[in-house]
Amino acid sequence: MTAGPASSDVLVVDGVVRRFGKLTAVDGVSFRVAPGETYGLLGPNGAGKTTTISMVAGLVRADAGTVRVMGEAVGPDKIAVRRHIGLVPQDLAIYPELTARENLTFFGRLQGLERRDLTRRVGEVLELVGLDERADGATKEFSGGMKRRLNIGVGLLHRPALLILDEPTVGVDPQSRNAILTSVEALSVEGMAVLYTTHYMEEAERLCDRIAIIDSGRIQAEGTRDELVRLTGGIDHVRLTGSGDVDAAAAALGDLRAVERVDADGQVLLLTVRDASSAVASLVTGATGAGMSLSDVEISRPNLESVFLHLTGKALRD
Ligand SMILES: Nc1ncnc2c1ncn2[C@@H]1O[C@H](COP(=O)(O)OP(=O)(O)OP(=O)(O)O)[C@@H](O)[C@H]1O
Repeated sequence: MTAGPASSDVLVVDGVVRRFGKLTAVDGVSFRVAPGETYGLLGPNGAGKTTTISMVAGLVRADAGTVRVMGEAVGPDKIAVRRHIGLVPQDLAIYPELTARENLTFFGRLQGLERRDLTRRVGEVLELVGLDERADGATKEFSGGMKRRLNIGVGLLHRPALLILDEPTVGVDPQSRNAILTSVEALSVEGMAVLYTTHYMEEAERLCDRIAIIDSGRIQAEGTRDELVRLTGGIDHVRLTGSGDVDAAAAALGDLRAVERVDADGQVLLLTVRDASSAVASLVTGATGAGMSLSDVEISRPNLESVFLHLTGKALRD
């Protein structure tokens, strides 16, 4: 392994900038991805995700900053380092007339894999992306999700240390999406570092060990899902439904330390609460003690959508 002495990270991105005319599409982005880690870039359309990964893959030159994969510098003129990188673009690059196995074999030959190794590797990749049972079916008959999984397979053939996936589930149905996500989950088990871009918070939450929230070309925050959610200040929402003296309950709950705000809506109380899981018992006691009888208690926790809103003042999706 040729990684620099200071880092066992597969990918080190340090201060990359990319301008298009007057627009700074990527404005000083830095992050690292370790072996076996799935790292997400979560942001809305136009945030700078594709431009960032194009620099990481060495397709686009950075105006400033550096990218290193396995300790080697990446850039449009650095061809050798590409053996460590697999890029799965949004667009499909497969031949519909060929079977899945034939497609993989064709691309494997292009990538220079030896014939004996290639047969074995094609089998492994088909299994990894869950297409082994359909390996010999023509890909023109495949569903959108199966085609996407085959596209991922092409990126995996040469056993890259880093696999980059650019919004691989855009435009596929929910069932296909689930199959794609399951395939991606299998990759980190193999010790591969995965860089995953998405504007779907559910995908980032499910797949990514760490997530960077990106907007306007900058990383606004980075961390595990739980670390990011804590940025919203540990504020949860609790909905109490019931009957009886709802107004008295509202007044009593408003006096509790954990409760930041109470809104009454008919027989329903909507509470803004610090750390609801610790406070819920005192909320129930407080409401019933004031004469409200409860039929339902519902806690909603902040998610990455709330974090994005908190950080940028905008919704993640239009
Ligand atoms: N080749 C280009 N020339 C000019 N502007 C560009 C170019 N590529 C991207 N941009 C602009 O840079 C900004 C970031 O685009 P980028 O494609 O990186 O965002 P993204 O987060 O990947 O969003 P999307 O999912 O829509 O691709 C956008 O404002 C986009 O219009």
